[in-house]
Amino acid sequence: MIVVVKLGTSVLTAGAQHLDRAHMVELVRQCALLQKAGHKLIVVTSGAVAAGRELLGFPDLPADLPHKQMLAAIGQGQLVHLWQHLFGLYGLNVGQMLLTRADLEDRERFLNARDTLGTLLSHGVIPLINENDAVATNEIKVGDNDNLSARVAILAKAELLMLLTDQPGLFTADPRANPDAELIQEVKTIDATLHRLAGGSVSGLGTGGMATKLQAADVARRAGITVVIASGQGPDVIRRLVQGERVGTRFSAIDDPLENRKQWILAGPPPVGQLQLDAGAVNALLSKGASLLPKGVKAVSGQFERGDAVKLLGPDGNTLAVGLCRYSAAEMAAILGIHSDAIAMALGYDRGPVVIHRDDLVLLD
Ligand SMILES: Nc1ncnc2c1ncn2[C@@H]1O[C@H](COP(=O)(O)OP(=O)(O)O)[C@@H](O)[C@H]1O
Ligand SMILES: N[C@@H](CCC(=O)OP(=O)(O)O)C(=O)O
Repeated sequence: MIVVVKLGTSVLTAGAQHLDRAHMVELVRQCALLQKAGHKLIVVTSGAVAAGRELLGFPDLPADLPHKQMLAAIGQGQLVHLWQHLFGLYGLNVGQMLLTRADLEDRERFLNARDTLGTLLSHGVIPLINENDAVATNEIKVGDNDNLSARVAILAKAELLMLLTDQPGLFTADPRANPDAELIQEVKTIDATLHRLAGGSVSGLGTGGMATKLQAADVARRAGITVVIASGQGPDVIRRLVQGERVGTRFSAIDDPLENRKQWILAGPPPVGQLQLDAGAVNALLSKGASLLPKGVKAVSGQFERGDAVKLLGPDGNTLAVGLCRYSAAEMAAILGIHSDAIAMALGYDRGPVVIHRDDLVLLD
């Protein structure tokens, strides 16, 4: 089985300021056992910023992006060196891959990254993945390792994604603030109510809290990957999860996973525009599996170019789907509501009768 193990800063530091080396050895022991049993493990490791801060002796620094990038640049080498040493004790090699959103958005770079990951796995090397924080500006970063790990799981066609953190799973409210909160053992649908339960990170160490874990779970399970949020401190947690034990919060994979291209659309660039559809278009998309024609588009917003991802909204404002639009925002403004035969007349050229082809469209439930 291909398994992605995401280790949050909260796990690697155990709530303290510095990396918890003793616990890292324990995590490596579990990974090594599974690897020797024939599984393929990929480790998405946070902790670069924490390692950088530790090395500098915890200086008071502004929490702005350049200073975080500095800490990550200092800490990443330390972090990987430590992992390399610990996996080496078990005779295992590691291979570092630092990614940004830009590497996963571009189809060619996505395929290159997929090949490298596949080659590492086929040689029994443990890929160690983190965001390339040193170069990741707001425009090109995924922003958190929960979402990054979901994309990595898709890249590797993993069966299981473990989001290991400092809580036993997703609770009905943040257990730090609500002692009565209860653990949710199984999630079947990720809806607005669930998103409301999932708060941010309050420890000052992690990024995103449960909110980003839920986003990651949503993306991964649509691609047919089972996701579990569990405590990284739990005894033998990695081995127990691989062996199918019920630990933490489990999100079962959606039975009918999206095909590759659609997985990429969902995991790739965030939508930069919106198309508002009329009721007829919504019906054609949802019940007939049709492509979107300009006639069914009532309004357009946002700045997008040809090929960019856009959200499709129903008459009530709900987001129904995400798709890659074959016309830019300016072109859409000129052709919305018209018959496809009239596109050439309106624009002076024609990029085909459909605005979003059904192969480029992902319906959201
Ligand atoms: N509903 C919830 N259930 C569990 N934890 C929650 C919830 N809402 C917010 N949290 C917070 O999410 C934190 C874990 O996320 P985060 O700090 O980003 O850790 P990591 O470094 O593991 O990604 C927990 O410490 C907890 O305070
Ligand atoms: N890339 C950053 C971690 C970003 C992040 O998502 O952190 P976390 O929420 O602890 O998994 C680092 O290595 O410090």
